Amino acid sequence: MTEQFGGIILAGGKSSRMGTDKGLMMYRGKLLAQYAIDLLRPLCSEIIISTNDPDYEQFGLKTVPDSFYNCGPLGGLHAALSESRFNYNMVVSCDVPFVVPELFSLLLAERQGADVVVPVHQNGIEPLVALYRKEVASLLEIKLMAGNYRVQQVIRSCHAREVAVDGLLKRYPDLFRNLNAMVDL
Ligand SMILES: Nc1nc2c(ncn2[C@@H]2O[C@H](COP(=O)(O)OP(=O)(O)OP(=O)(O)O)[C@@H](O)[C@H]2O)c(=O)[nH]1
Repeated sequence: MTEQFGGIILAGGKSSRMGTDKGLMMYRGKLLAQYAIDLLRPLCSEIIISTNDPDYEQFGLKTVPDSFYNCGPLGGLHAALSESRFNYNMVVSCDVPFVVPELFSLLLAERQGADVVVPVHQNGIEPLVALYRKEVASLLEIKLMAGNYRVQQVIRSCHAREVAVDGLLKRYPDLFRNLNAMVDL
């Protein structure tokens, strides 16, 4: 049987730079969160939206609130991975509309034996557009309970496998561009 994957959209942030919930902002005729949904839908058997806002129920997908509230993306990742039914989960932020499915093909090809598979390029790793095993949730719980909310540091301590994506970035220079403020729109 072919392996099935979960999808997780991180959409529970404060959006303080945008001033309004960015996943629900319209960008080029589509809500930002919808870009993530359209990306993951053909790749994943179930999509979870990690959010504390009931407005995300409009997408008709499972929504999961943070159990570690106000702890940043790691809190959302922890809650969604805990609820996932799948071994590997494709995670994407709600504010990166230029991610292409090929990125996840590259990460999936490197998943054997890895708990986290994360893209890396000359500016560092991209832990919020990455592949996570469900069991990483228990490690995240330990880190969150210890008050460690630093995404890059925590993910590197998971022995993440880093996959160079410079070739893909040459073809898609905006691949990881995130829309954080009105000026980005
Ligand atoms: N579930 C959940 N997701 C979060 C949380 N904080 C950030 N995120 C998500 O993680 C991604 C990156 O978040 P940031 O842009 O760094 O933070 P933000 O709070 O959304 O925005 P700013 O307040 O402008 O920094 C976005 O998709 C957020 O929705 C959180 O506490 N819980």
